[in-house]
Amino acid sequence: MGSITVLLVTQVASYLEQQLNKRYNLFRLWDHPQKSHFLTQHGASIRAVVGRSTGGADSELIDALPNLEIISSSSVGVDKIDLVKCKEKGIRVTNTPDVLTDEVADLTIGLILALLRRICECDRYVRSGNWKRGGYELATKFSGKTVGIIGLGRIGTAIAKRAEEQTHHIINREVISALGPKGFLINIGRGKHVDEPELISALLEGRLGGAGLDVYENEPHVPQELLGLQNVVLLPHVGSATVETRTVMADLVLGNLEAHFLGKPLLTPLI
Ligand SMILES: O=CC(=O)O
Repeated sequence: MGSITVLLVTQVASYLEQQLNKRYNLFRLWDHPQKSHFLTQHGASIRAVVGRSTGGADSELIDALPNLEIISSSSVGVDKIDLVKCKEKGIRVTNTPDVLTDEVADLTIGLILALLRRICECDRYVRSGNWKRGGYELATKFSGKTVGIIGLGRIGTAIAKRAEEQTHHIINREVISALGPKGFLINIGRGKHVDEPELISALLEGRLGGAGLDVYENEPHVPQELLGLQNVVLLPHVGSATVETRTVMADLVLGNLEAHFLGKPLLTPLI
């Protein structure tokens, strides 16, 4: 497969990059600051794109790759890929569903506990030496609390495909007000699901109890106002980021590419 040219559009786990490099003629987009010059020179040779949650293929990139056959994303989310255009052009798209479910669910529970039991605050309290002045303030019990989950399961995905963008700012002022000063918001999906300015005002004004966030509207930018708040726990989009899970995801990306180029059925096709 060394004669097949693959374009890596964003940094991925080093295992995945090494394996791609071994098997294919690999270009890394970020090695070419003059993107349009690079695409004019090499665009026609590229038959596959590999990306993840930080980068995919928009309409402009797809147009610059006239012989593109497949986009294989090392992520469950494919919001950085123009799926409509892929469908029109007959470009196959794969992602890495299921294999990261446990990892993301584990971290969600971690985020809930960190937020409600104030684990990060307690850690800062001990490190700062303040414990000597007295015990820390009381936290909130998690067991027995009602948890509302808004997400894209199999049915939700089917609905979302039929009604694009229905999830944009689904967590708005109304939902935040319904959670109230004793409620907590956890976002482990995509930043754009939450109206971030509304979330910030609610936190600043005490209209929401707290927030645990792994994703933001404009990553890697995290609004300054959030950084100063004690009642938020902030993670850098690491839902599936363990060595074990990222390796399984990488193998799925590689498996999809191999199946495609051998003319076999894709392992996890989206389109
Ligand atoms: O954000 C991570 C993913 O979509 O897998």
